[in-house]
Amino acid sequence: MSLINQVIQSFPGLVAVKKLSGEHVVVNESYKGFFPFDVHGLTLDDIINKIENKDVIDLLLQCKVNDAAALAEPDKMKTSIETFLDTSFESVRYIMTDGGDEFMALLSWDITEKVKTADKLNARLQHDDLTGIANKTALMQRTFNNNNTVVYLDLDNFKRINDTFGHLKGDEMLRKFALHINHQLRDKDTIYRVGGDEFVVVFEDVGKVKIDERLTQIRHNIEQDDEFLGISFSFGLHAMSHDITLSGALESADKLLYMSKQLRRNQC
Ligand SMILES: Nc1nc2c(ncn2[C@@H]2O[C@H](COP(=O)(O)OP(=O)(O)OP(=O)(O)O)[C@@H](O)[C@H]2O)c(=O)[nH]1
Repeated sequence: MSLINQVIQSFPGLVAVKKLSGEHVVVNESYKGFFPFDVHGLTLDDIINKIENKDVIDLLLQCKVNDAAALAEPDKMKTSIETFLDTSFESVRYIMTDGGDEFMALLSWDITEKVKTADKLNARLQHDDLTGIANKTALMQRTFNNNNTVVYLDLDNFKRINDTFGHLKGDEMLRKFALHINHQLRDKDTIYRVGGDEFVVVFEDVGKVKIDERLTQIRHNIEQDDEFLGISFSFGLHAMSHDITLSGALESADKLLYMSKQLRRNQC
């Protein structure tokens, strides 16, 4: 076996060289392993037409898109990610010339572990350790539509709990507050902890009257919970619309929350 062939065969991933018209001219054993027939001389379209395995077809369709992107910028080495079932491949494609002919070389290697680690890290970055719910990073990264309503909730006089009963008791109350809120949410609503004693709920497809009912129920449950030591919460609400950003909606909800807090203070 020639030296170059040994390099291709011992590459810990997939290697394929195709003519620019798409016919495969060189493939290594790992690449061959995807197909029950010899792919030499065949294009991706030929293979898609011959093959029955839907997962392989899905992989080849991703390859077609990424081949086209590489061909659109022949001067650059293009990097992309393709998935096959639970496996993720990082691929590079570049255009080579040999004897006046042009070819596309594809090198792919398995990055499943790297992707899993990145996913775990990302999940941790979006998670509040104390309460186990999503945090502000998750809120800022999610998408919104006009059927969403954001509600800002904040415990009243929470500092007093910390000062009187200690930080651990305060922590316990924050966890219980998150639970009380969560119990009143449907699967499609989401709760986030966005600060010390501040929480945001994003409601889906539900009007203000129903949201008020949920919040009243949360308040009632907290009042019945002896561990809450008479502490309650204030809230402000803003329905999303196409002309407002999340920050704008949160700011508006926060203003209403502040006004409600002042009102509750004046009533005491
Ligand atoms: N136990 C505990 N306390 C926290 C945590 N994060 C922030 N805090 C405390 O939360 C308190 C928030 O205080 P404030 O912002 O003054 O809120 P408040 O006392 O509820 O006052 P109002 O919001 O005006 O009703 C501070 O005492 C913070 O130290 C946490 O993770 N655990």
